[in-house]
Amino acid sequence: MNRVILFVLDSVGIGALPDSEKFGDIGVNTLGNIAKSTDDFKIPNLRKLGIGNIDGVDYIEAAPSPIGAYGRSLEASNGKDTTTGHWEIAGLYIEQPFKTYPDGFPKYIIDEFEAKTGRKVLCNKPASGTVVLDELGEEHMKTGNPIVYTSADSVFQIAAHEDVIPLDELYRMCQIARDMLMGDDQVARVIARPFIGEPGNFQRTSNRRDYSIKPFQKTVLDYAKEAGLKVKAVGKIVDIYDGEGITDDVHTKDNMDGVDQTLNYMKADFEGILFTNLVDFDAKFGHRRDVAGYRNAIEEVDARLPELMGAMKANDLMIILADHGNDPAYKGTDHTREYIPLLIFGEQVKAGTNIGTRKTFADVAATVSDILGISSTPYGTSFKNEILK
Ligand SMILES: O=P(O)(O)O[C@H]1O[C@H](CO)[C@@H](O)[C@H]1O
Ligand SMILES: [Mn+2]
Ligand SMILES: [Mn+2]
Repeated sequence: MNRVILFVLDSVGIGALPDSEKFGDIGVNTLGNIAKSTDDFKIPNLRKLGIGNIDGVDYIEAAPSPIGAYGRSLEASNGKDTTTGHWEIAGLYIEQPFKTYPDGFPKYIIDEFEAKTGRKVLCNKPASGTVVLDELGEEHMKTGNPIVYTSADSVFQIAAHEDVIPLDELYRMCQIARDMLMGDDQVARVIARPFIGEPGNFQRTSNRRDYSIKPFQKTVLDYAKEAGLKVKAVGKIVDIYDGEGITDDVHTKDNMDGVDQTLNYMKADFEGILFTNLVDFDAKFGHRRDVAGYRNAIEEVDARLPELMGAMKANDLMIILADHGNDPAYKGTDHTREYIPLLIFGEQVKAGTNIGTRKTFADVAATVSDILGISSTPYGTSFKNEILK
């Protein structure tokens, strides 16, 4: 096999981890609560692959003979954010959680940011990115002051209207914050959150950009690139690794564009890794606690799986997975600590293999290394021999 496609459905968790209570999450289940919200959940393709056959997924009818291999994984790292999830998928273990700012950023950070950007800051507290626009968007438009907010994640987010602070200036401000927020004041990500529209009708745009810290160790992506293979990234993947180990990348407008760009990269003949993140599940529906919207988004992507499966070449292996949960039926607006699904598909895959419950997402990286014949990180156990014919 010479090409692995990692297809991340951002935040599509499948049930609470044994330690979810420590993360404030009791009885959470992103996919489960969506499935239970309707008696007509249309995910025929995920079902055929075996999503209902995964251990613990008793809320979706199992397929009599699934066409994929399937399993689930615990998150070993101490966190439930996107960076932690993706870095673990790529073979790392994050013991020390990234620093969060539940009371907003200390005054000396805000002072320095204001001095360096020449603009005063609005907000400076944890907030939902859409609610904060309703609260402060108008004032931002009047004053030109950016809205700086955080969340339960390690993030410094800057929201600004595209007509008030032009995109290139917003991106420059993010870079200023990125350079400041290292070391003791580290955040995992600085995020540009541009929006358009009028008071009462603001919309965030796809010009969002994530400025991540670099992975602190080599990932499977670095090993693939060093071996001369391609590592093509779709959506915010390139940002999550700060470009490390990526050879080509494309940002996306939305989930459907993410599928299109994945198909586009699949057409080319290359060896290595194709790594996609579909973020709408999380950003548009999970954090918004929109069960019906989340359900539609899953059905929409499910309907496009036959195209992706049809575009696969003989030497391709696809793994559909997630990076954490974001149960739209749970209280609050934060991610939820959950198992992720692993659905594995390809001509060379032994259909119907149950790979059980993996102890770390890094098993994915170990498997990718094994399949591509490249170095692996110190974490994870390959399941290659279990899934290939
Ligand atoms: O509420 P919005 O702006 O969507 O922010 C959410 O998105 C951030 C990054 O994924 C999370 O930390 C959460 O705060
Ligand atoms: Mn995520
Ligand atoms: Mn999120």
